[in-house]
Order: sequence, then structure tokens, then C-alpha cells
Amino acid sequence: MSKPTTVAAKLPTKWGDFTIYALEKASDGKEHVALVMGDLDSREPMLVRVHSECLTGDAFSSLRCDCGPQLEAAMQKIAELGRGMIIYLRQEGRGIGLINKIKAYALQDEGMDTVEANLNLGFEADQRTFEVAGEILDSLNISSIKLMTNNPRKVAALKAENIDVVERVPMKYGRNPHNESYLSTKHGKLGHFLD
Ligand SMILES: Nc1nc2c(ncn2[C@@H]2O[C@H](COP(=O)(O)OP(=O)(O)OP(=O)(O)O)[C@@H](O)[C@H]2O)c(=O)[nH]1
Repeated sequence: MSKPTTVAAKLPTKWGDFTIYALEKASDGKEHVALVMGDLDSREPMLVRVHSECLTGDAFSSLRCDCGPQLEAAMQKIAELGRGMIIYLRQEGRGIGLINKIKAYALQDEGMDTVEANLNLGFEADQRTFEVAGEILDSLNISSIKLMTNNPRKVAALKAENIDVVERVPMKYGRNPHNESYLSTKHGKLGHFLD
């Protein structure tokens, strides 16, 4: 199969100047992007955040989750280092989509936790796959990364895509009274390193 291709443009941000790459013809047909700062040719492992779409957290600063602060912290860390990449995957709501995530939020308003709500709606606790992250890294010739995450399943999923994850960089940002029980469910039921 031929390598996926990317289109690219400059993307100045409040943390510094990135280049935004959009993957053409991703295997799932969605429009995924990567923000890159620094040298793509260096063989040094690249600091990477693989971030799943969260409209409510990333765009609207929702306090129900930790997504927005994690994305901001990742961009800031990359800018401080001068080299790194955000892979932004269009897999809203751990893969169930925006409308279903809002249905899951409504169930959580009634007392379910984030896992129970997904299961109640007929989904798995986490429906995500990470092939597209592999496609993006491959298209940019990056094979060795330091991954910013608290999620051991994300590390395993990327290794399964033949990405050499040489280090896991913890991402403990954005804890607040509204997401306290969401984060403890992530720790207790989804195995995130958050204690
Ligand atoms: N179904 C569902 N999805 C949620 C809920 N809260 C946040 N999300 C989604 O969870 C995903 C979180 O993505 P990430 O932050 O990349 O991944 P993570 O598994 O939290 O792992 P980290 O790398 O440690 O942040 C996003 O797709 C959010 O939209 C929720 O209550 N229910």
C-alpha cells in the first residue's frame, strides 16, 4: 500500500510556530492532523502527544475532563523544548462520537461513571484504535517517540503499530472538583496512571 500523503501549512500559535500537517486519505476516512515543531529529520526520539478529539474540553474549556489542560500543556512543553508533535485524532468521546458522548454525560449527570455510561449506551468503555497515529508518524518518517500520556493502553496500542515508544511522559494536568470522580474512574477502571 502506498504511504499516506500530507498537506502542510504554517500554524503560528500562542506557544510558538508550528507546522500543521493534515493526513490525506487516512484509513478511516476522517480528517486527522499533526502539529509539528522542530526538526523532522533528526533521529532523536520525538516528544509526541497523541490527543483524542474532545470538543467540549479542547474548544469550550469544559471542566468535566482533563483534555483541554493536557492539550495546552503538551503544546507548551513542545514549544519549550523546540521540538515535538501533537497528533490530533478525530475520535471524539473515546470513539463514540460527540452526540453519544453527550448522551453519556447525561447518564453521568444521573450518577453513572464514565465507563458505566458507555456500556449502558451499548459501547465499549473505550472504542479507540490508533492505526491512524501510526499512519501519520509513518508519513512524517518518525519511528521513535517519547509519548506524553497517562494511559498505558495508548502506549501498548502505539507499540502495536510498530512505533518505538522509548519513554512515557506523565501528563497530570487539569484536575478540578468537577472531574475528580471522572479521573478516579479513569484510574480505577481504565488503568490510567493518575494517583
Ligand atoms: N465516552 C466518553 N468520552 C469522554 C468522556 N470524557 C472525555 N472523553 C473523551 O475521552 C478522550 C480522551 O482522550 P485523550 O486525553 O487523548 O486520552 P486518554 O485516554 O485520556 O489518555 P491520556 O493520554 O492520558 O490523556 C477524548 O476523546 C474525549 O472526548 C466521557 O465521559 N465519556
